[in-house]
Amino acid sequence: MNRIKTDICIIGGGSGGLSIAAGAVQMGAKVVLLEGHKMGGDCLNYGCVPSKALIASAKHAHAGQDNAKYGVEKVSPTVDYAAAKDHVHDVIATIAPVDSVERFEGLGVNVIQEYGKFISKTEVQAGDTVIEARRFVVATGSGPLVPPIPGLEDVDVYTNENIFDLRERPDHLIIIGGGPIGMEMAQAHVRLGSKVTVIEGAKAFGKDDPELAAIVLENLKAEGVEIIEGAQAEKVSGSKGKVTVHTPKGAFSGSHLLVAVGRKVNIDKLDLDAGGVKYDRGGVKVDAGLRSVTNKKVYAVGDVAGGMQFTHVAGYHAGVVIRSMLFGLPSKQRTDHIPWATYTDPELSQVGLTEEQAKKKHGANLEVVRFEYEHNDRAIAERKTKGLIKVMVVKGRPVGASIAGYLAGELIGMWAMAIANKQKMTAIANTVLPYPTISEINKRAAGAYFSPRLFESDKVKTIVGLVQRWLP
Ligand SMILES: Cc1cc2nc3c(=O)[nH]c(=O)nc-3n(C[C@H](O)[C@H](O)[C@H](O)COP(=O)(O)OP(=O)(O)OC[C@H]3O[C@@H](n4cnc5c(N)ncnc54)[C@H](O)[C@@H]3O)c2cc1C
Ligand SMILES: NC(=O)c1ccc[n+]([C@@H]2O[C@H](COP(=O)([O-])OP(=O)(O)OC[C@H]3O[C@@H](n4cnc5c(N)ncnc54)[C@H](O)[C@@H]3O)[C@@H](O)[C@H]2O)c1
Repeated sequence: MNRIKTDICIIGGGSGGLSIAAGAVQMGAKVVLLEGHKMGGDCLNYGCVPSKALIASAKHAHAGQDNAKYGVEKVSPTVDYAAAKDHVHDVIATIAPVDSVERFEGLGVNVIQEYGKFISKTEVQAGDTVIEARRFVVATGSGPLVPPIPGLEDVDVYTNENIFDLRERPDHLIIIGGGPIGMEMAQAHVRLGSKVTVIEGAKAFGKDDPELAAIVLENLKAEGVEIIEGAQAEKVSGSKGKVTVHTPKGAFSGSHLLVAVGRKVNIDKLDLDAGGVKYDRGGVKVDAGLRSVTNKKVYAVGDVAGGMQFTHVAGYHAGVVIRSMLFGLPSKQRTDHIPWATYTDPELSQVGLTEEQAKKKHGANLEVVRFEYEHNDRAIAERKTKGLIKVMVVKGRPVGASIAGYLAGELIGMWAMAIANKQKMTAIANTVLPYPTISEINKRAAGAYFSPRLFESDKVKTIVGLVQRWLP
């Protein structure tokens, strides 16, 4: 058995682990990184990157459908599904060098391509190497949850781990789960020429504001995605090329089945008990500084830390733990300023509190301002007028923003910045934006907050009247 002593041992080379490895080694720490499977983790290989690449193919396949509105002949292009998958893998390969063993070794990280497991509170074993570290970071991410639905074991099941390798276009894709994975894949596939049925046990986009989710769902349905809500999958049956999902709302048959019902954290291989690290089904139990509640040498970041499961959250976690591990400074994570976006068309995005959450928390102090895309000149020119922004404001400061519409994932950035920096609505209102841009929607939402205060105020009218009498 080899033995290594190091400052920091990171278990998992995905979004969170790689961010910490790159940051820590470049600031002078000795770093060992363990990755048992593919460098880059879920985001690069089975998640964000392939899904957004497939969505890009689907967008091009769909683009010609709306041509007539712009005075251009409508076209229905022939889709080569296998070639779209080639595009997906080419995109992965283009980004992969940034996450590669070579790059990290070049930075000075000792990369060991093995799974790691705790053998004591201060040691982790990876293959035939034992790593003794002053600090450990568990960054092992999550994988698809495949629930014990009777019959599921008898049919071919696709998840995010193998759908991007499928090369024959599904005639009829049945998707169990109407969360972000299910809905992004539903629209991508319908645009690439598959028939698609989404079976959702509760509400599709259940974590988002229902009024905004409805805008996106309406468009998905208009494009041909069949969405059955309140239909918990209870049983699956099938034979080659035919799968049937049985629900209280009826049975739905198709040619392929994608299961997208949430995530299961990757902790099975870690032997967390040996490391004295408390955990449950949601992940490692951590304090506000992302430190294990039972072993202070151990931190957890990203999906396995039991909170929001996004790449940018894993990256944010990296900053939180680096501050603590490298500089010994107090460091706590915040969650009130974390945005997310779902890359359907139109997009759906959120930061901070939804209207419902804000009402519960702030009661009568809450003001909700709204602005519809149909009043934005650029949206009119682009014919992207279906959309809405809602901003939740308490005492002049935004506490949440929800957007459904064209480029919603980009627009949310301004509100994420305002909330992260505890800025007031004036920060948005005072910003001059180029005309005509979609981002003026943000400014108009801020304007909707100030308009009644300026234009419907007797006090303002009285002051203006008096000043006008005095002015030469
Ligand atoms: C289809 C899909 C689309 C998504 N789209 C988006 C998106 O658009 N935007 C967004 O922000 N997020 C998106 N996500 C979520 C995002 O992929 C995850 O939140 C992110 O990858 C989490 O990073 P992580 O570092 O926690 O884990 P991962 O990236 O999963 O990395 C964990 C790594 O640890 C390794 N590992 C596991 N156990 C061990 C062990 N014992 N020893 C050594 N190595 C181990 C794994 O092999 C893996 O490489 C998407 C997810 C999916 C599934
Ligand atoms: N754009 C993005 O940022 C993006 C994209 C994809 C995934 N992700 C991340 O990945 C996570 C997982 O996504 P997801 O869509 O798998 O999970 P999810 O938990 O968000 O949604 C799963 C859905 O499946 C439904 N469901 C569960 N069991 C069911 C059953 N038996 N029958 C019918 N419906 C059932 C749930 O009601 C829920 O609506 C997300 O929460 C997000 O953090 C992010």
